[in-house]
Amino acid sequence: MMGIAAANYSVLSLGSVPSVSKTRRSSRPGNTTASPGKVSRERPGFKGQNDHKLNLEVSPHRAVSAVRLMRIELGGAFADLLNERGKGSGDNEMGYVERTLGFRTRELDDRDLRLVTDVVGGTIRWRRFLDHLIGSLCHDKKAFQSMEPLLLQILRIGFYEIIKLNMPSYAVVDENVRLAKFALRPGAGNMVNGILRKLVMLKDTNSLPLPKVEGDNRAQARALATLHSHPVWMVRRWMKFFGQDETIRLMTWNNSEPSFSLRANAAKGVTRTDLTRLLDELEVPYELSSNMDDFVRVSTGLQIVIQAGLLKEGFCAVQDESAGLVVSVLDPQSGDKIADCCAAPGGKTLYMASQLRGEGMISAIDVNKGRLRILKETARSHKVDGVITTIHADLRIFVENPSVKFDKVLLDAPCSGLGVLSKRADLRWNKTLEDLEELKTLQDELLNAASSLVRPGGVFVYSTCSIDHEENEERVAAFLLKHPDFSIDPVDRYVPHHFVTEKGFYLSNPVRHSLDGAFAARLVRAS
Ligand SMILES: C[S@@+](CC[C@H](N)C(=O)[O-])C[C@H]1O[C@@H](n2cnc3c(N)ncnc32)[C@H](O)[C@@H]1O
Repeated sequence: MMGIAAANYSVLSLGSVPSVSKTRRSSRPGNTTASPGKVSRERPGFKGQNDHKLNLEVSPHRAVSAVRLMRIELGGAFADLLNERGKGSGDNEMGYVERTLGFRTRELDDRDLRLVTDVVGGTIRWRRFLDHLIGSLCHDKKAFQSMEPLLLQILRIGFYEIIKLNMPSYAVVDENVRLAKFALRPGAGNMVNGILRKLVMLKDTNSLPLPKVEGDNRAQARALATLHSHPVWMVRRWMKFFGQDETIRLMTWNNSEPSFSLRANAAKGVTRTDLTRLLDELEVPYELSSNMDDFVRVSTGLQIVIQAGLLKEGFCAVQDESAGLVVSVLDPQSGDKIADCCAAPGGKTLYMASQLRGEGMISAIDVNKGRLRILKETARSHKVDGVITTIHADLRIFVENPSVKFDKVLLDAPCSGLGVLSKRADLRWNKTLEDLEELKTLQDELLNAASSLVRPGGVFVYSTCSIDHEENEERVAAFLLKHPDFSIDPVDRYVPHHFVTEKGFYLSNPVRHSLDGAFAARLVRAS
């Protein structure tokens, strides 16, 4: 196939850990790809008669990014649109491109793939900011509001590449104009040309139309929300609770490139030293975690780790340290009987299971069957399936007939995810203040249900990946009011002191700890 020169070579020899083989894509595609403009064509930009849908003039990363952005933004509506255009070619990314744009581009190489990740993630994160600029540069508001979706995505990509990626302007203008011309029509190309050129001129003269942070709280929040590309309600909420400076730092963190942590899987006999040896062989740079002995941080090269099969083989897991620290708060010990009440897809279940060292058991309960299936499969590859039983149930119904009580119960509750916005680029746009209110009710119900599984003298941990005190401290306070047989067990014996709050809870704060946000309260039930 064009574009991928696959070379199999084995890497990694490592004591008790089996070696894995890695299929790596060459950094550039095989030279079978003709360069744009050099092929004989029936129509401008399209190759040969037999291959008339292959367009070599449009850059692959932009075509794929535009289509991915359409899929993300339009969701179900986009799937319907594709179905209308026929089946059969949507089985891979280029199939989607063909069905959406009417042509294929050459296959993506590694560099294109990295660009797609950057451009799609960045364009989603910066959507509000980009739309403000696009709207300001359109000749009237209506033109922006009624803009067709694909044209809008192409403009967002162009704006993001020029303003945030600082790519050479002339190339960005040229390439996005071509994409608009081929995917839509010549007039769309002309429009993209006009708006992008205007943007370049304003950027070069340092006169971008940016809002000023002034006026009352509401006006300042609106301006900051545009400048840092977040929903206004979030900014207002954070300004109220954290103040303006911390809110800006938090938004800056949310807009930065996320790094990832890997956890060495002790259940397979993999130590952190083994893991770093594997990463050295793969030439993936890493940093040792100072918070947890079995974690390393990786800012680039996750794709290489995936392609080498380290995750599939269960040598390690992608897990943020902030999530690992929640498990430290529960402190699983060999022989423990544990209930993991909202377990799927199982990040914390697997880590807890690896600490049981084959003795004890975990009941992993979740209402989502598909996610539970993932948990089950991963448990097998991580060699911890012997201590995990999955239970598909709504926790609130499951506890109506409790047959057993547990030594330790973890409730990793569904939450707003406001602590993980750097990793989940689209999450900020999918949440509303109303969602938060609904979640609080669900969290109270689940707290109530999960607590009934704790044996007298047992441990109950409530956790979220949110930094919102209403989902965290306030839920715990409301629970304790109704359950006087539970009390707070301060977490200072379980996590480094800089994560411990005044009340004895665990809180990881992106601004302070450069990790995802997470919260956990450790409660004990009276004997
Ligand atoms: C934050 S996620 C859990 C993440 C998981 N603990 C991990 O570390 O991978 C919350 C989970 O709660 C589950 N959930 C939501 N409502 C539930 C309910 N009523 N009963 C059981 N599980 C529920 C969701 O399906 C989701 O998988």
